[in-house]
Amino acid sequence: MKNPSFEKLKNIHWRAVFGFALAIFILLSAAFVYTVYSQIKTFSVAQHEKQRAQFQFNVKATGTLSDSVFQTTINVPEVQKLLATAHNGDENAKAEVREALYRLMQPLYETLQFSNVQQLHFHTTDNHSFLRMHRPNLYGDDLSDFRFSVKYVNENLEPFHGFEEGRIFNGYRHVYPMFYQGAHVGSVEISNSLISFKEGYEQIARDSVDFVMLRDVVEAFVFESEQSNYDDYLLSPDLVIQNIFNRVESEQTWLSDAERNTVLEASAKRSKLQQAVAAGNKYFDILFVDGRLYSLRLDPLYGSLNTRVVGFVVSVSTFEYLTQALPALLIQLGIFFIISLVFAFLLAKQRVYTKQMRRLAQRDGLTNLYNRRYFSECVKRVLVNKLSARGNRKSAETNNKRYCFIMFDVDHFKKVNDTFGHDIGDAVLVKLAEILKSVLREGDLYCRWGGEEFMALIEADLAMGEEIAERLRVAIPAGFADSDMPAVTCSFGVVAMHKFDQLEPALNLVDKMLYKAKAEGRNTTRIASV
Ligand SMILES: Nc1nc2c(ncn2[C@@H]2O[C@H](COP(=O)(O)OP(=O)(O)OP(=O)(O)O)[C@@H](O)[C@H]2O)c(=O)[nH]1
Repeated sequence: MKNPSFEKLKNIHWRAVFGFALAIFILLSAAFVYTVYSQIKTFSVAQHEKQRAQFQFNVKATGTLSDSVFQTTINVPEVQKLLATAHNGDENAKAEVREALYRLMQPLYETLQFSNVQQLHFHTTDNHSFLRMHRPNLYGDDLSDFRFSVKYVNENLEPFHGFEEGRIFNGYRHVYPMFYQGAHVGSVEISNSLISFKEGYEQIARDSVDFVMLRDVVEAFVFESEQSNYDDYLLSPDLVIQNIFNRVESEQTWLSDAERNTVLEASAKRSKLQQAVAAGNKYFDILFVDGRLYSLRLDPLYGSLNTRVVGFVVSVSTFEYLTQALPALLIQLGIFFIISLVFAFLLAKQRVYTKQMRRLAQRDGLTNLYNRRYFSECVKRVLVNKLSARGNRKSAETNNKRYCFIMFDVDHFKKVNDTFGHDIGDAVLVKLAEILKSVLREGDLYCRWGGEEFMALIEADLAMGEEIAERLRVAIPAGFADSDMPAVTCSFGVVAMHKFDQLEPALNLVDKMLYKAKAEGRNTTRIASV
């Protein structure tokens, strides 16, 4: 005996189940990954915003420090007087003042360097470099065309704080006007090195941070002799970085240089990033490199009194917590897969069950022919369609198509059962169904009407209906000839329908015709029309 539940499993299309499970899994996973990604992105963007705000605070704090250095040690009568002498004197006087000022400022500059002040730079009132403490031999050049902060201070006679490109370095600058006895005699810049900002930023943000410049800005404004201070930057051919950054060992430990470089190289391949660099736009991205997640952010650096982008602050962060959470996420995906599989399996089982139920409702269990109920439904549907197609004219003669019912019944079937047993009787009915199938056409409707009775609806006029019934009548005993079963004959009734709304009368009449065939000797056909 076959195990029925195993039989049911055999009916399941396993490839379809796996395909469907995979589709559900992909859908669920995509939604899940998208949710995780959105959360990471939101979190990361917020984190970066916070870091940038803290960094801006840092920049402001160094401005305050520069203010106090300026007020306490530079904007003093001795320096003011020296600048006034240079302002009013000839080249010789200027040279003498420059030397004296250099000597005077030297101890202060050395001390300031410990506080990461890189530039202490005096300018004349007409925006020429007067003394660079970091390059004392480089002076006299006109700064008007690119050091807009110096020009601004000398024109407006008020301090300036902000980022600006320069002829040697770039950085956050603090420029102050200088006066002697109320007269404007020049200006001075106290600027912190970008290294201090890098270190500060990295401490605050636990990021790796680079201050990078646009190559064309550096090529246009930095002294030829100072251009070697800049190296290519991995992220984009349009960017360069002061090589001083490479010489200073970074203090941060959470992201190695090699790792950061890998992230930069991976990001460099993204055309969106290159577009952002070219357009001077903000950029944010999340990358999965070598099994770890990173975020990369570019913030434009505005120079020249905030009029244009001259570079970017590039920060790279890792997501440690996500790397740690990865196994849990993978387990979750695994659970999704199992759920998808179970769901697809249950659905497939349900489909098989529904199919079986439909089959049971429509077919006869022994012969697998349609049962009487389903046959009647189909007949009604066919006739209703014909009726509506004909505009309710109810006439079967309006086109040449007519329908015939053929009903037949096994002669003396009781005897077969009584003589050979019920199982053989069953086998005879199955064989009859086979013969019926082989004689009738695909489009014909037929069923086991009940017991040993069969019914067919065929598209034919009465003559054709009779011919088909006769064909069947002859085919039946012939079909049994080469089987072990007892040969049987059948009696036939045939009724042609002239009107499609005459279903009940037609069925009654075909039953009568069959009875007539039985009464008039069996193994014969009797015909009529309604
Ligand atoms: N084996 C089997 N017999 C069935 C089935 N359905 C009905 N029968 C039998 O078919 C026989 C029908 O007998 P009757 O209605 O007397 O008709 P008959 O013996 O064929 O005689 P006529 O129709 O007058 O030629 C009965 O014995 C039923 O039990 C079935 O599914 N399997």
